[in-house]
Amino acid sequence: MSPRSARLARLSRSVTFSACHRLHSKSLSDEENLKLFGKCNNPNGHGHNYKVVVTVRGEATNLPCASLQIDPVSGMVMNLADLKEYMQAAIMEPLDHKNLDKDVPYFSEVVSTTENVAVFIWDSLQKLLPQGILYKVEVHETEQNVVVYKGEETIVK
Ligand SMILES: Nc1nc2c(c(=O)[nH]1)N=C([C@H](O)[C@H](O)COP(=O)(O)OP(=O)(O)OP(=O)(O)O)CN2
Ligand SMILES: [Zn+2]
Repeated sequence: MSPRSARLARLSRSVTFSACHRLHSKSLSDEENLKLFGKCNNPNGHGHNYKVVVTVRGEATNLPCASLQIDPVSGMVMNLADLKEYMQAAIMEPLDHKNLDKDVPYFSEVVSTTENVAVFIWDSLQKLLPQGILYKVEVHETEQNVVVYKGEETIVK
């Protein structure tokens, strides 16, 4: 490695939480909900053991390539002990062993799809983490079904 370069890395940590939910949109009739969501619209709801993988990069700076660097003093992109605490507050406390639709105010108006769970977690982490270091949130609803969210937005006309 040349003396002027730095090693770049991203750091991930995962947690699992258990929650139940029902897919139901207030914008649709009961018939439309049943047609769209099928068994997942059953009023009794159903549960998942969600796995969430959060990826961060080092402190944001004006230099894009410096933003992922391993700190030469600590040897870390970020202390995993700190990331664990942020994930506890943003994921486990609001979501674990909850009925997403009834216990989490965010989902009283937003359908509790995995996409929206990923957005909820992204927004919750963004409020706690140092600015600019959150890179990716992955939510595994089942072993087969995974959503990846990187904070992208688009203008809706
Ligand atoms: N775009 C989305 N589609 C669906 C979501 C979602 O979050 N986003 N969620 C569901 C249901 O919540 C449901 O839990 C999916 O589970 P299931 O059908 O059991 O999942 P699998 O595909 O893994 O199960 P199979 O055994 O393969 O049927 C539905 N759609
Ligand atoms: Zn489900």
